[in-house]
Amino acid sequence: MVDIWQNAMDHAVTIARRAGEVVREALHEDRKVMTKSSSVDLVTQTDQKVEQLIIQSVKEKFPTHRFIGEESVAAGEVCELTDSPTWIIDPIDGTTNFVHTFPFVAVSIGFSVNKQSEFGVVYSCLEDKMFTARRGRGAFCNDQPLSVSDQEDIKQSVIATEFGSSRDPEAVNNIFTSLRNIVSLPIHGVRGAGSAAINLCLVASGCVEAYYEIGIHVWDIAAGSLIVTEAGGILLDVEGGPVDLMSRRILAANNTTIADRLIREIQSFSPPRDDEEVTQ
Ligand SMILES: O=P([O-])([O-])O[C@@H]1[C@H](O)[C@H](O)[C@@H](O)[C@H](O)[C@H]1O
Ligand SMILES: [Mg+2]
Ligand SMILES: [Mg+2]
Repeated sequence: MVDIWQNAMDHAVTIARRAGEVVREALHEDRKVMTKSSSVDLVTQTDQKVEQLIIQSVKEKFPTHRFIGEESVAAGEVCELTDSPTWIIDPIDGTTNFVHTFPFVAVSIGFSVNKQSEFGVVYSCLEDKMFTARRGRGAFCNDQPLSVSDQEDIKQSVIATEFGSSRDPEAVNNIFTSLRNIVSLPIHGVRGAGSAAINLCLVASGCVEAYYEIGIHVWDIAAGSLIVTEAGGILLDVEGGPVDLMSRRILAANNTTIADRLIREIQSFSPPRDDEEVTQ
């Protein structure tokens, strides 16, 4: 059967690799660090340059497609997911890592049609790992198939999460309450790669049982979330119920047993939605 989005996916892999080269080259150059929503929400010229590189090259090949890009939204574009084919781009997921040369930095490209994810590409460019998933066709890392962990016991699990970039005292308090609850179950450990996209790929690879975070954005998770489900994992809202990629909340897990146990321990809160202006 002809796969009408295969061309687009091939292009996403090619451009993610090219973007990764730009990121690698920039890693040891002088980086001018700027801030966005808070003093710890960092951005560099490389984030902006890589996003433009990806958007320009996609526009040349697929002129009717739409985009949601982290740095374009930061520059004032609306964050609206329509039924049109849409590329959802995080040019550097893990900018804080990039700034500090902490070696987990990803280029993340999701692609959605009729609001359904069709493919996801996450290139962990310092590890040179290309994670890919096509809806209904499995998830891969450097062409090797991925599958989630089969662990059902939370006490034998490693869970990934992040502190994110909000330092609002109430949010910080909720994050620490959840973390204390989960660590005290007890679990084997807590990890965080500093990149939501890589954390999702770690769930897909079976290296951690689950990843949750409140405060992420649609571009952080659009690609990695399909990689998780195509590796056999599940996605939920942190209170249970279906995930909403615009809600800034996600729980990705290997199975419902682990997910349900975490939901009981997570103290949830609701940051402003990514599409808030659009839905009002
Ligand atoms: O800003 P960025 O480096 O693209 O993305 C961030 C990373 O994924 C980080 O791990 C997560 O904790 C933040 O919530 C994201 O915003
Ligand atoms: Mg990101
Ligand atoms: Mg980013």
